Amino acid sequence: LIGVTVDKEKDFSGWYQQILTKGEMLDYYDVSGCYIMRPASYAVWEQIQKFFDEKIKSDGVANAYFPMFVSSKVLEKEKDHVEGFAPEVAWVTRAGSSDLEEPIAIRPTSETVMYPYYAKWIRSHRDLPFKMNQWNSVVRWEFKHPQPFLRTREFLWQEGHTVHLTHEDAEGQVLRILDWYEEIYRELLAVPVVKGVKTENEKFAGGKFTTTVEGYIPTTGRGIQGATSHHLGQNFSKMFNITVENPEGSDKPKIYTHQTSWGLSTRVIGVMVMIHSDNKGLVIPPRVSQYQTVIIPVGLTSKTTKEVVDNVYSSCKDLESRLKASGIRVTSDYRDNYSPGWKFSNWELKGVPVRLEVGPKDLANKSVLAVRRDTGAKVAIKLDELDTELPKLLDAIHENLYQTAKEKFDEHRVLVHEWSDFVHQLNKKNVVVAPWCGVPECEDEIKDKSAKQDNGEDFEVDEKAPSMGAKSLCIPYSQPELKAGTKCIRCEKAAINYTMFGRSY
Ligand SMILES: O=C1CCCN[C@@H]1CCCn1cnc2ccccc2c1=O
Repeated sequence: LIGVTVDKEKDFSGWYQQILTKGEMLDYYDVSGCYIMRPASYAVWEQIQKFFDEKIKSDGVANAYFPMFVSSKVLEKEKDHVEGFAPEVAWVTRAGSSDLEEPIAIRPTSETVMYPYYAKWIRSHRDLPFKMNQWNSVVRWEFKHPQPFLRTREFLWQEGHTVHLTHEDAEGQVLRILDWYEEIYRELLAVPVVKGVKTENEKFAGGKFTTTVEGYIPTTGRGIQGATSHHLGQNFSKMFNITVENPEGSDKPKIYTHQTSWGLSTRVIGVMVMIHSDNKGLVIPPRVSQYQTVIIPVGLTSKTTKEVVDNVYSSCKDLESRLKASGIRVTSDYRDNYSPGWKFSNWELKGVPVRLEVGPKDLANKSVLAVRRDTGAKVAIKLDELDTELPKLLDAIHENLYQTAKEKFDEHRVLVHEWSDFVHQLNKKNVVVAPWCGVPECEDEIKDKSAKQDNGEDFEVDEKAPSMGAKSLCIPYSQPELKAGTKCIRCEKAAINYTMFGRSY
């Protein structure tokens, strides 16, 4: 095994692929666009599931499981917005050697699977609010260039679907979920995100409005959608007839319910890796890392007496069980066919937040040497203080990863008021916050006119790379003050808000 041979700044996608495979997070699979999630990445997903499942259960959401197959009749029920997605739908047309009577779709999302049963199960306003979630996988047969975790033909996610008596109750649900999405990014993945609302062009067409958490990848200067929480209004309840009798009396007209849906996927793992990892390999935030600490015996040579060797190994084993008992996810590397130096590189490649070097000298001082993966800093910690000092060190690593990423995002999110500056800032790997008129055609124009180099030339088209046109990422909830008379960045109409634009994934 050799280390990372590609530089993050020079060949970002090559670097990304290499640290994922060499860091044992993922392996490539023989079906294009599909990847194997190995334990190191699945452990990250499990931590996210644990956190988020506890939150939604505290909010009265019940988990359920619906079939992955959707009949074409049912899928097409939502004709208006499914048509835009139709090319991505995967279909089962045959079983064994016989063709199916009717092709059956594999769920790309579960609205059409779930909502006919919502209509059947929800009769009275006393059944509301009705809240369900699925932890499952969905299939979207995309033809754009696949990227591990970021764009895959099958991915794991959760999809929450709730039903409410009022618009306001549904809105509260949408925003509560959005806050928890931000918390997953900030508190677990150490990734800063901007919360906001999608523009009409970018929102989920089947809904009323879409809220989102938007991330930023410094290496490419691109924004990335982190997760979405939609207010569906009464669009789906009218389509699927999800109604309740009017609480004010049966003589009043029945009420079409107000709904929400929200999803966060394994894309979050790609975002985390792209932001924190470096040229030595993965850097995994401590709260989601499969192992938070790895114990490595050091200072043992062929001259070391058996007694000293045995003492080092037994001390390591005691340490390992003590740390496990205090809730630290710890592993150890006793392989006698690799040198400590080789092991240091190997565990750095895997991104384990803290390495503990244990040798005869350390033990003589009743201490171990802790080495941080984020900064490489070394600090001797007294053996009997490890239980309290190690959790503090792990939190310090989390904080450092978050603050470093936040400074970069803040530094590369620039306020722009002149169109001439807009493209220039994009070309400096920035996302741009600019006054905007809110007109969809203007947004299209911004996308077309921003795929330019500073000299006005188009970029050479690289079919593998995502587009160089700037999309609207969101209308941030935290808005700069919009002074009267402010003009739209592009079309000179009056601006109605500040919108964040950027090249994106
Ligand atoms: O985002 C979410 C959150 C989770 C529940 N679903 C919503 C909206 C999904 C939008 N969508 C996205 N891709 C699709 C692909 C094929 C067919 C339909 C769709 C589709 O409706």
